[in-house]
Amino acid sequence: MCSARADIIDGKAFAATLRQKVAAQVARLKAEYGIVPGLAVVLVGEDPASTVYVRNKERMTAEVGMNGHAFRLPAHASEAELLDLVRQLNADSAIHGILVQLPLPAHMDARKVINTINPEKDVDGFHVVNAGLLATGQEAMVPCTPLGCLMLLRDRLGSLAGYKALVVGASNIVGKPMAQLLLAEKCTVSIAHSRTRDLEAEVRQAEILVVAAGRAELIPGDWIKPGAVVIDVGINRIERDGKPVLVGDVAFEQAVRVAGAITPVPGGVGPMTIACLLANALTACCRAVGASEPAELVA
Ligand SMILES: Nc1nc(=O)c2c([nH]1)NC[C@@H]1CN(c3ccc(C(=O)N[C@@H](CCC(=O)O)C(=O)O)cc3)C=[N+]21
Ligand SMILES: [Mg+2]
Repeated sequence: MCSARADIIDGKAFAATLRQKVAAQVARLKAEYGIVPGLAVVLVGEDPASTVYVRNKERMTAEVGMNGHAFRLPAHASEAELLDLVRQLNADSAIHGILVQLPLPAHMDARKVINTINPEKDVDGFHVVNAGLLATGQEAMVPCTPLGCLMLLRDRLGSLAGYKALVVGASNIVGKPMAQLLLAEKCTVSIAHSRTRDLEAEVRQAEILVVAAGRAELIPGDWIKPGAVVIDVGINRIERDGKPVLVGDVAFEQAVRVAGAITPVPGGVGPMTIACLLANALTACCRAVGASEPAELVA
């Protein structure tokens, strides 16, 4: 075996640069149109992880010069109350982007809530209209995590045309839109999921491997094709040697000896997700006021 180590894809640094570009465009919108992008983040209940994410989003929204609007509903709020809030935000011309933090309490129908958001303000890209626009190659709001993964892949590889890509995980929020984006880039795309018969055989062929399975270290390093570009979307809190640690869906220490490049956890895809949320809010605002969209920020 060779002892070369993969290049570490620094999502944290890439995201910081992306946020600076967003900030510059926010300043341009303000100067040229007198408009400040407004991003509404709705949190229902007090899930500790969600509370941390929402706080981070609020801080970064302010840092790029956007107006952040936080809405907190109690865990026992009714679905009707949440739908009313979403409709109010839809009607508010100062709000260009709306994010309803998931998961929602079990007594709410998350699909109904998401599909009530005006698709043009749906900065998560989860609305069925945006999913359909993406799947048919039309201008959409693109889900933030797959968009961030795509930016990292393009930065690493340039044109993705012709690459054999495998997406592990078929969720509506990561796996499926990721596969659509890779297809649009002219990759040969496969999607693996919990019923895939021989995951190892699929992984071994992948030149681009995106893993969003939500299972700690599901992919051992020795399955990975030498030189592959590995994007690890997983964020799993586990205990190792009695200590809580954060690991991805890929066994990083093994994979780093085989892959050509790999994202770390933390510091890889996670920061890109938030930066792309801000980029999407900027995009939504540009579309709302008829301003040109900065090319490097859109899919
Ligand atoms: N409507 C909606 N949209 C979302 O985009 C959404 C959501 N709901 N619910 C929760 C998940 C999770 N999520 C993350 C964003 C950033 C990091 C992130 O920045 N992680 C850092 C730090 C990780 C840590 O220390 O916890 C990293 O990976 O380096 C993680 C997770 C967005 N989500
Ligand atoms: Mg190398």
